Amino acid sequence: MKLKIALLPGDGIGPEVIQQATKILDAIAKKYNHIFEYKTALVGAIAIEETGNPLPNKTLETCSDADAILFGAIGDPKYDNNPSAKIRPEQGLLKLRKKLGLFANIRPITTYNSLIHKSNLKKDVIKGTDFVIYRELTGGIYFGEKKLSADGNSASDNCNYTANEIDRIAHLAFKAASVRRKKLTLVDKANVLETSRLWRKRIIKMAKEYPTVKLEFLFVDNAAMQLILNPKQFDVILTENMFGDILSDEASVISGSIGLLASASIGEHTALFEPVHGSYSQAKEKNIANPLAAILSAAMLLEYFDLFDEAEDIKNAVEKSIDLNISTPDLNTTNHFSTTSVGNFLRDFILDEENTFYNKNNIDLGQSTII
Ligand SMILES: NC(=O)c1ccc[n+]([C@@H]2O[C@H](COP(=O)([O-])OP(=O)(O)OC[C@H]3O[C@@H](n4cnc5c(N)ncnc54)[C@H](O)[C@@H]3O)[C@@H](O)[C@H]2O)c1
Ligand SMILES: CC(C)[C@H](C(=O)O)[C@@H](O)C(=O)O
Ligand SMILES: [Mg+2]
Repeated sequence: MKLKIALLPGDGIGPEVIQQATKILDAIAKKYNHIFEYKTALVGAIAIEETGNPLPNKTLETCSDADAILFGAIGDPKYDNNPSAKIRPEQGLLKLRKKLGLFANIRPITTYNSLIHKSNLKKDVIKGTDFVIYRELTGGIYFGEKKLSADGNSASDNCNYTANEIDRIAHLAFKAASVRRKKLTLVDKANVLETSRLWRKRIIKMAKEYPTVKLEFLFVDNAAMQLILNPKQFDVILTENMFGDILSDEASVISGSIGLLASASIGEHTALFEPVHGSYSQAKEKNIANPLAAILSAAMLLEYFDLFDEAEDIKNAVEKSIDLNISTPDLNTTNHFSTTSVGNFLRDFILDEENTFYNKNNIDLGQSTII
C-alpha cells in the first residue's frame, strides 16, 4: 500500500516522538513492502515563530492532500505563561480539527501486565482495564463564542451542541460498543447543563437502534471518581469535548503514563493521529520523552487503513519493550532508556526475522544507550 502521510511534529517533545514514530512506520514499510511518503508541515508555536500563524495555509493544504496526518504536540511556556497572548499555539490544533471535520477523538485505555505492579493504583483495581473514550472534538465550549469585556473584568465561553454533532459521534460510539463488551456510558452534567440534557435526549433515542448495547449514564464528577475506583466497569465512554479531554488524562494513570496514550481523530474525509499528551517542554531535546504514545498513534493510523497485522506488530513490539523494561524514565525510574533507544529497540524487534529478542541478553541496542 502507498500512503501519503502529513507529519506535523509541532513543539517541545513533538519532533522527538514523531521521529521515533516514523522510524517505526519505516520498519513496517520495509517488512510489508508498503510505501509511506511523508510531508512535514509547521503547526503550533514554531509555526507562529516562522509565519505568525499557528496553522499556516500551507500546512492545511499539506494535510488536505495527505491520506492521513500524524501529529506530535503543540504548546510552549511562552504562551502558557502569557494569558494575554491573542495568537496561541493551541489555536493551530483546534483550527485543524475544525477545518478537517475531525469530530471523533478515540482514546483507548488499557493496561500492561508488567506495569501493573508499578502503578500508583492498586493492582486488583486496574488489572484487566480495557475501555475506550469517544470524545467529541469539534464542538462544545472549545468552539463557542469567547468574549472578554472591554475593561477586562468579565469573560465568557459559550458551550454549544447541535443534535447532528451529537448524533454523528454517538453512532460511532454505539457501533464500537456493539463489537466490544456492549456497554456504553454517556458522561455528562445533565443535572446542570442544557447541552448535556440534549446529549441525553439524543442518546436515549438512538439507543433503540442498538438494542444489544447496554446504556448507562454518569455525571462527570462521579465519572472522574469511578474511573479510579473501578475502571473495569467501563467499555465505551462517550462524552463531550472538554469532559473527554480531562477524563483521558486522568485515565492515563491507569495505563501507567500519559506517554502511553494514543488517539485517533476521525472525520468524514480524513483522520489525524495524535498522542494524548502535550509538548512537555521540560523534556524538550533531552531524549527522555516516552515515544510510545506517538508510536501507538501511528499503529492506529495503520488500523484506519485496515493494516491490522502491521499495527499488531507495533503493539507487540511496544509490549515487549515494556516487558523488558526498555522504557523512558516515566515508566522506568532506575535504568531508563532514551527516547531514541526505545525507538531503536522497537524498530529492531519489528525487523527481527530470527526472533532473537526473546531474552534481555540478546538485545543488541546498536547505537542505543542507557541514559
Ligand atoms: N495535543 C497536544 O498537542 C497537547 C495536549 C496537551 C497539552 N498540550 C500543550 O502542551 C503544553 C504542556 O501542557 P501540560 O504540561 O499540561 O501537559 P503535557 O502532557 O505536556 O505534560 C504533563 C506531564 O505529563 C508527562 N508527560 C507528558 N508527555 C510525556 C511523554 N511523552 N513522556 C513522558 N512523560 C510525559 C510529564 O510528566 C509532564 O510533566 C501546553 O502548552 C499545552 O497547551 C498540547
Ligand atoms: C492542546 C489542547 C488544545 C488539547 C485539547 O484540549 O483538546 C489537548 O489537551 C488534547 O488533549 O489534545
Ligand atoms: Mg488534553
